[in-house]
Amino acid sequence: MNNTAGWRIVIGNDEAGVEYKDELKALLEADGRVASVQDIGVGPNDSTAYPHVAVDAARMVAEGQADRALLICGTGLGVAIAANKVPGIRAVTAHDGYSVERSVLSNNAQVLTLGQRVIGLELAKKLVGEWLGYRFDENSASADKVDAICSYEPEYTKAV
Ligand SMILES: O=C[C@H](O)[C@H](O)COP(=O)(O)O
Repeated sequence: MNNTAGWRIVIGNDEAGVEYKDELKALLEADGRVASVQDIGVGPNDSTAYPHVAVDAARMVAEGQADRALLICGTGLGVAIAANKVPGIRAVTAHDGYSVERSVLSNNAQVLTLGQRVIGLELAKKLVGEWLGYRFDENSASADKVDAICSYEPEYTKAV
């Protein structure tokens, strides 16, 4: 958590993730560990393709406007792939509790993605609740490995 007031979360979705986005947004807004929720997702009749929403959310995290992003599409896969195009972002699809835990504690992933067509709503809610409870330990043995991921980025990131 970057501030003591709670997580600043950006949430986004494509047409295939509207229902879960609405439910998970309400869950986040009711959680005392969350300071703010910014919804940049689309409504039910908006066919904006998932990469645009995912990259917008990832940019907000990379630029420090949000601590984390939660992205929902049909599978969770496309939004993760797109979000990972933004330098500095580590986005993962995780549909089980252990993976959600390790996405933070091992990988320091700032972006969690879920598939509305893959898991049930109650599991999605449970996973998001657990996700809020994890915080990466910069002094852990995993930190050097995350640094190793980051070390490859400049080689493939064109200066703008
Ligand atoms: O990963 C992509 C998502 O699942 C998206 O919601 C649906 O994409 P598609 O329409 O290309 O299957």
